[in-house]
Amino acid sequence: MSMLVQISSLTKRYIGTSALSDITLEVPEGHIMGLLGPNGSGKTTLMKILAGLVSPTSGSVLVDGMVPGISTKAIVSFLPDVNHLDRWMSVGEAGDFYADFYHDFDRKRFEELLAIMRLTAGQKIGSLSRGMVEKARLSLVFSRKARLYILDEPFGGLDPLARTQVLDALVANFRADCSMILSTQMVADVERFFDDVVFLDNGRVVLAGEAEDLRTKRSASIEEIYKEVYGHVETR
Ligand SMILES: Nc1ncnc2c1ncn2[C@@H]1O[C@H](COP(=O)(O)OP(=O)(O)OP(=O)(O)O)[C@@H](O)[C@H]1O
Repeated sequence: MSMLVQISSLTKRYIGTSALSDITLEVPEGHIMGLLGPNGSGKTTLMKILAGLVSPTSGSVLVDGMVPGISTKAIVSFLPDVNHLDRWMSVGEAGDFYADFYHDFDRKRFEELLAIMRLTAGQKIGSLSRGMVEKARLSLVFSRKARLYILDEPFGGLDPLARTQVLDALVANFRADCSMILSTQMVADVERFFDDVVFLDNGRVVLAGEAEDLRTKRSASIEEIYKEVYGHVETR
């Protein structure tokens, strides 16, 4: 199995905080990895390092054999945890912006996704509800024919039905030559999509493995394992 992401002994320190300590993990091509953990456990830091937005303090990180930087940004489609779209833009203009910026942006796919999300190109970002902005952001990110999709808490504002409809639509088009890393607190709704799961706590990997393996070995769902690992941390 070919590994799209290879992380070895990765550490990230900020002044006064160790955000990640000695992380080693791999993401195989074609897999969806759930990155789970309570607030402050290091999920966003790890995703930003993979997206080439934050530099590691030490250790090695490779995406498709390359150190994160300009060349990996061309193959990584990242959805940050906060809205990255300007309010004055229309949904269509946001698509134009992506098309200018990313060579792998597929306009036809964008139109299809907008239709699935029940959005139109003329709507202004500033006039959309929080859930609709989230759908616009997901449409943009998944209109890229990227090798690696990194989604940091992608379901803020989406109601439970929309969450599964949107994920079903995105996963239906998931290609065998790409991978996805997804962080979420909505473990119960999303766990059926995970091939692999990594549990982070305090910047360290406390449990990792194939989702099906973990379920079988522990006779529990990933949500139940989450509760065991972190003590009864509430999952929505
Ligand atoms: N720019 C920064 N400067 C200093 N410390 C930071 C910075 N970014 C993150 N941290 C610290 O690193 C640790 C990990 O933060 P991170 O945002 O990666 O966690 P997270 O798991 O994504 O949390 P959440 O679920 O709340 O989004 C925290 O202790 C946080 O305070």
